[in-house]
Amino acid sequence: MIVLADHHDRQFRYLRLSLTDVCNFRCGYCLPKGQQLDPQRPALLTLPEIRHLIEGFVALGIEKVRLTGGEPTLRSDLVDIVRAVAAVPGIRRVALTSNGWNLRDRLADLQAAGLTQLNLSLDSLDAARFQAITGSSRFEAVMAALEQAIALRLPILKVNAVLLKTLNYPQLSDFVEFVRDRPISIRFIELMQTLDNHDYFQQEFLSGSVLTEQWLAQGWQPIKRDRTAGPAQEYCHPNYQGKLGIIAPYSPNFCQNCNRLRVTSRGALRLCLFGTGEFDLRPWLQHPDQRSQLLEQVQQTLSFKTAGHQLAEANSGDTRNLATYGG
Ligand SMILES: Nc1nc2c(ncn2[C@@H]2O[C@H](COP(=O)(O)OP(=O)(O)OP(=O)(O)O)[C@@H](O)[C@H]2O)c(=O)[nH]1
Ligand SMILES: C[S@@+](CC[C@H](N)C(=O)[O-])C[C@H]1O[C@@H](n2cnc3c(N)ncnc32)[C@H](O)[C@@H]1O
Ligand code: SF4
Ligand code: SF4
Repeated sequence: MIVLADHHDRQFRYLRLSLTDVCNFRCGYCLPKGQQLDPQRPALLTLPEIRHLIEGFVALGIEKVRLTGGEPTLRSDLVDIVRAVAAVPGIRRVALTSNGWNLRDRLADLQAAGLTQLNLSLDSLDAARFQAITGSSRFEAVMAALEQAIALRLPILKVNAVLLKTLNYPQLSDFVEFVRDRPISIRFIELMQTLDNHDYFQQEFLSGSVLTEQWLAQGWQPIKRDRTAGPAQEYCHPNYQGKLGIIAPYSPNFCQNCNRLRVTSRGALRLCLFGTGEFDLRPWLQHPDQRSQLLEQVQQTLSFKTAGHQLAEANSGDTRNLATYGG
């Protein structure tokens, strides 16, 4: 059995596949300048192309696929995509990251199609603040999706909130209270600098260590992580059903356990979220007979994966925003 590995002793069993780079929200940290999509851009990957892609990556040892974007729920064929990905022998987990705007009524179908985990982005528990951060008035719909996901008992359910110094940190206790009786994990992501969000970053960045110091003082305990764990350090507390977590890309060694590769919505392999360049795989996604060429291309390209990002040096690579590469 092949396992994809790089020169930095890291293994890759997790693929993040962007289904679209288009989004209907305008989160200030992500798309502060709106979307500037190239009118000449290639079409989105089709369902057959996605199937060939996943079959190829499974042959390289990938077991988990996260569907993301842009906003993946904008794809009208989302349920079919989940079903197709889940049906590939060797795929153990199919996850979705979404802003939740139109998710509530589709969740049961997604679960029936094979969705095993959902990460919902929710930057505030207050409707007005939510709108100020995301540019969307769909707070109630997102909350309804979250409550529906809890009711459906999706095997893994997490909430992502970007940590913002003035826009949500002052209301941190709202989130902590939220997990008292709900069995979900709320993860705070350190705001990352992109080419588009310079001013927002200067104003809103706050180190995750501010939160963890408070949590430790309040009796939250770090949960032991294994080497294959995702980027979040989670904390639990005997008086709370849910968990809290931090995703801290600015902390040392964050990239040491990188376990993920990305493919864009137009079929390009992106080795690092904050890297440069991408490698077009689409020519090898047209027919199952091209499998060996696809595998060879991915393995060769992987040798270019760098040890990590250079965000601490304010170098975001060529990443304009995370909507383009799927976060
Ligand atoms: N710098 C960096 N940030 C990442 C990476 N992966 C995830 N993040 C950040 O963490 C956020 C949350 O990621 P999710 O889409 O919830 O996925 P995840 O944390 O890998 O989820 P799990 O599958 O639950 O481990 C992303 O949107 C990014 O902001 C990564 O490889 N590098
Ligand atoms: C790019 S979005 C794509 C999926 C979907 N639109 C959503 O928001 O969940 C994935 C995640 O990236 C996070 N994100 C976007 N830009 C970010 C930034 N500059 N720093 C940290 N996280 C960011 C969002 O909060 C979201 O949780
Ligand atoms: S974070 Fe997600 S929801 Fe917000 S603008 Fe970016 S892609 Fe859209
Ligand atoms: S920044 Fe790049 S190397 Fe670091 S964890 Fe993310 S994708 Fe991996």
